[in-house]
Amino acid sequence: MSDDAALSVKHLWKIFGRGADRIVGTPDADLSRAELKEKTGCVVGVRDLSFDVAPGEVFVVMGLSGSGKSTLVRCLTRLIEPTAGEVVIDGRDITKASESELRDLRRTHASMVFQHFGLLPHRQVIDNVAYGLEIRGVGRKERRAKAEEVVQLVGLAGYETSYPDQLSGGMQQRVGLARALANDPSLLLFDEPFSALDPLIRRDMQNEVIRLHHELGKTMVFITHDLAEALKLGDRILIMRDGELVQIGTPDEVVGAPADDYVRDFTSEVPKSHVLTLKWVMREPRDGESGDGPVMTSDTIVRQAARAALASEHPVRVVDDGQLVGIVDDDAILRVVVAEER
Ligand SMILES: Nc1ncnc2c1ncn2[C@@H]1O[C@H](COP(=O)(O)OP(=O)(O)OP(=O)(O)O)[C@@H](O)[C@H]1O
Repeated sequence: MSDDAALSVKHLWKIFGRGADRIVGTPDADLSRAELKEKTGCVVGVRDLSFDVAPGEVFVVMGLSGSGKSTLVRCLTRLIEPTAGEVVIDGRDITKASESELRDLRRTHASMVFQHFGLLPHRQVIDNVAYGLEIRGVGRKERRAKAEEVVQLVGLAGYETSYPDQLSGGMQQRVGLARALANDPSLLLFDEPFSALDPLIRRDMQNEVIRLHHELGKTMVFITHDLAEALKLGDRILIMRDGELVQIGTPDEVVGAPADDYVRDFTSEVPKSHVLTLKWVMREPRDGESGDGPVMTSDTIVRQAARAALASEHPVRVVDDGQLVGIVDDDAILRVVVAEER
């Protein structure tokens, strides 16, 4: 467990129901979700989850409906009270924070973007964006200036005086994003923010998140049930099932080495050449092998490598830090690319 994590979650549990706080630490905690429900009437939302998120990382939590994603993200700022475990944000243990410290945390350190935007209908865009600053007591001039800045940042310039119901769903979600950014939080939490949007708008918003991340470098925890979204946005992905962690890995790890059939099922439809890197298709170099092939690093995406690899008469030489670490033959590239067309 590293000390410089932006977010550190340790043995986090959430069990719903009467007597839930008497279960962790007893043999009942080892029961499956269904068995525990049967025996005690309690439902496991999150089971003994531990992970760290590095500063500036985009960390995606994904799983099917009911896997515990929303419960997890709400436990992070104690919108839902965890049953056991620790959540440390910027070095502060949230589970020990007082009510007023929690309010401060939610306003200034960890802002949340929800699926349902929760905008104030009688306030203009600019005032919705500035609302968080207003309740923090920031002066009018200063909060206006900050709100103007983030409205620009999310591409809403010109709509400052519009009311929420005059905006499309995608634009309303931009207001939600601007509202979260106005607080200048170190951590942004997204709870399925784009699930209700049309596919094209959804893609725009995903690109917006990527752009904002490049510009601002903020740590993000992003909840989704959509693997394509997870692969597109995540530096790492945590996959949940029945409240439990099934796998944590980079997109290429999750697709290249799924932890079990559940993950394999999820990833079976993914266009692998878009995600897998040469690391997953290279083989050991052989003695006396030709040194004439194109040189690429092991983190090159297969699809990006394909054209140059196939055009060359010699296999690709995979070189990291000046060291030859592997060889990629045309066959290996084709196996990945052709598998997608079946
Ligand atoms: N207040 C509650 N009381 C009892 N059980 C709950 C409560 N909230 C959630 N649960 C249960 O906890 C489990 C996890 O729910 P959660 O909403 O976190 O899943 P999810 O992955 O976010 O699903 P979805 O995408 O459908 O929101 C589910 O079995 C759910 O029924």
